[in-house]
Amino acid sequence: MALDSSVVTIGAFDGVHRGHQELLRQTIATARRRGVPAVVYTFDPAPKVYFGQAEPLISLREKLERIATFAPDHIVVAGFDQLYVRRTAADFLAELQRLQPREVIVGEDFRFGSCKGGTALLLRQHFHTRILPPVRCGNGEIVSSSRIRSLRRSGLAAAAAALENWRDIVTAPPANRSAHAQFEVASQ
Ligand SMILES: Cc1cc2nc3c(=O)[nH]c(=O)nc-3n(C[C@H](O)[C@H](O)[C@H](O)COP(=O)(O)O)c2cc1C
Ligand SMILES: Nc1ncnc2c1ncn2[C@@H]1O[C@H](COP(=O)(O)OP(=O)(O)OP(=O)(O)O)[C@@H](O)[C@H]1O
Repeated sequence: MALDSSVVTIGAFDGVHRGHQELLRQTIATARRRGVPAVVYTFDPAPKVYFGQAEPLISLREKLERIATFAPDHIVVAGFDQLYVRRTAADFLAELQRLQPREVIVGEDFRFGSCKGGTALLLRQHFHTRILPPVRCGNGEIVSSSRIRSLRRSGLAAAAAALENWRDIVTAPPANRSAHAQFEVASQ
């Protein structure tokens, strides 16, 4: 996909938890303010799932439904496979350039490119990049997909669900929710 302007957020977004939700809210709000399309760039399967390091928290369908409630203009789904994984950080930056981002919004721990060679700071050398501080839960722990997986494994389903915080979002979707985000599959 190519665009002549955008605000982009990137990640696996497994579970679309409270940290991801903050990224999505800021991305969509910034895009609206700038009057350009909001793009959510995600991977399927999540890289950790592809590498056999994790079980997915939710299906792709569920992930897309959850992301769509934030009303981005485009959701790009990159098929994360043996071909895609060979892309270097530079390849990924070139792919991102096709979206002509006015701003890229990620969390501090964002990594991209083969062997996780790219960091949020590298992204900042190429694009206007906003790096969000981590969203934490009540006890100060950083909310993450890994933490939710670990809570679920320990049988703490209610605590895991609290970090996903999903039911609240579904019953109170953003007021500017649009009917349909446009789904794209990234070209290989
Ligand atoms: C082109 C590309 C190649 C990647 N290669 C690897 C890899 O070799 N090893 C790895 O653990 N993760 C790899 N990743 C996954 C990233 O480190 C990261 O998990 C992914 O971009 C999702 O970011 P997030 O985990 O912050 O959501 C790659 C990501 C991209 C975009
Ligand atoms: N708690 C958080 N606060 C702010 N941003 C976050 C948080 N968790 C993840 N992000 C950001 O969201 C994007 C997607 O991250 P990712 O899908 O890797 O989530 P994760 O919870 O860190 O996953 P995992 O635990 O499996 O590594 C990245 O830009 C990441 O930096």
